[in-house]
Amino acid sequence: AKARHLKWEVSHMFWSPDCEEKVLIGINGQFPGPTIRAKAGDTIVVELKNGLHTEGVVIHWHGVRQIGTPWADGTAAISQCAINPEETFTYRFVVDKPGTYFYHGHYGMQRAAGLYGSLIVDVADGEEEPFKYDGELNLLLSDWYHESIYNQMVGLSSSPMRWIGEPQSLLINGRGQFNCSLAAAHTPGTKQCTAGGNRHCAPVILPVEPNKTYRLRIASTTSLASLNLAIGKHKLTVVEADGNYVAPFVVDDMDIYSGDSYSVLLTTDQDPSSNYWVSIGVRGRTPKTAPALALLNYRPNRGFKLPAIAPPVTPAWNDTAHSKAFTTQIKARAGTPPPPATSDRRIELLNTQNKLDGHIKWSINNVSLVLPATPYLGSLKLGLKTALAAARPADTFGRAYDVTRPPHNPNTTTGDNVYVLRHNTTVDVVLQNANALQHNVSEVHPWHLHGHDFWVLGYGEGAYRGDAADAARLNLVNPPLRNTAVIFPYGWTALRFVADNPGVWAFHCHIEPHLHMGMGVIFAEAIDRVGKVPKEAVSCGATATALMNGDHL
Ligand SMILES: O=C1O[C@H]([C@@H](O)CO)C(O)=C1O
Repeated sequence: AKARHLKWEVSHMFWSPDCEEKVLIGINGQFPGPTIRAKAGDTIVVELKNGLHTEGVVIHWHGVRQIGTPWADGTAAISQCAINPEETFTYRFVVDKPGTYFYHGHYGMQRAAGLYGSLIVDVADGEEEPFKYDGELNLLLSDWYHESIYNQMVGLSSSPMRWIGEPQSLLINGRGQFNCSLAAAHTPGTKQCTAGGNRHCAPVILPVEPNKTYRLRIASTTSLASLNLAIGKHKLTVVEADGNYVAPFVVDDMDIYSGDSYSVLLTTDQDPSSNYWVSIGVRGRTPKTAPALALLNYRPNRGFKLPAIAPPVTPAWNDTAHSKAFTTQIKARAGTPPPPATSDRRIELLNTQNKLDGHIKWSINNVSLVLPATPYLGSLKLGLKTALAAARPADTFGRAYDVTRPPHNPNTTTGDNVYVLRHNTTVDVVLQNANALQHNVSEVHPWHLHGHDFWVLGYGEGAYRGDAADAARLNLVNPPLRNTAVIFPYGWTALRFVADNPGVWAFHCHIEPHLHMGMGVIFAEAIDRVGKVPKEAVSCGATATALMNGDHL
């Protein structure tokens, strides 16, 4: 294993991801940021300079469990202080598991401003992947808004709220096309984009040779959109999800929620005289955004040779049965450790949309998350009395709540939502979806856990009762290990993990505006067992004062 040293500077820059020039956040003058490529067991060292001049920054390494290095998780106000303008913070952590990952900003809505990139971990030297392929292609998916994140954030916290709406474009590897289509011939009412050139928005071309097998690495860092990907005439064999191998299964199209990553195998077994469309469209919300297109380019055809047949059509946004059929097919590959047979604690988290003095919030067990001035990792490690409010959040929301209707009383409060977990306990989390404020609306929410993978034990419809019928829906034989799991409208999702990684970990809806509106909780896990926290990670707020007064981390 080796150490991979990277020197990065984050800065605002002009960029035209969908051919319209805007300001976004890039790294070393690139958007998306540089791809990190490492081998399992390597240590990644990123010297991150904040070149944003007037705001802080942090970067989260999504899917990396940070075993023993909770201060490198990159969550502002939770695992570290935001890095001040012109300052440099060094992230140092081990990528212990091969897989497809990504990294992104985790302060305010900086991810939605373009602060993201791919992180790919190959197997260690001498090891082999449990499947064969001839080549690899990488697709980092995102959505893009023409309004700045500052406009978006002010809108979200205004009364009345100004909702951000649907994205203007979907991006593949940071490239999209607004107001035109690469497949105008097949898309009535659109004008043909001029393909080619080296513009920021030039379409992605994926070169392949006929009769070979490729591993496509796919990850979604969207702010809002749930996605579906299909490739004309080609089947996809799903083999990895969130850095864990899954039992291979074949699909025509696949859903990808924000925070998900996958590997799929594709065999180039179609007519080699043609190229084929890769199409990515919106699921789960009424789509107002055109699908993103890329070209699967069979060599030696020209890259821009437009396919004769139309791009695959994205399944209807509200075809939830189609989504469930895909998601519930995902099972652990044989050899994956099974979950413990029982748990020590069950935390039931009701997801609701609420009101707070005329503002719209998302709440968990009727408390909307707000983050403190002083990051928890420092304040809890030092045992500062001011770190937490007097009461801990509830482990249940009560069986009387009617998930099929808008909240009877929509009013909510704010709180720290910190759950204190005991070392090595097995924790079940049941995420319960419900009706939003509007009648007959229940949205899709992909929940992402930091510091762990969890087993996805099962999904159910309606209210979770914790009875024998619900227990029968749980898979304790081959549930997949993941770090992100979706809750379907009006349904519940049950997860299990072992609290074996001391630290303070965020667990939240990966939809950027929803987290901003309070949709998350925090797991403070075995704080007494956290190793020596580097001072530079947490020297701010009340922790800095305590350190100056002679306290020790
Ligand atoms: O958080 C959200 O707010 C809007 C809507 O519920 C209110 O305008 C929406 O679609 C969300 O996902």
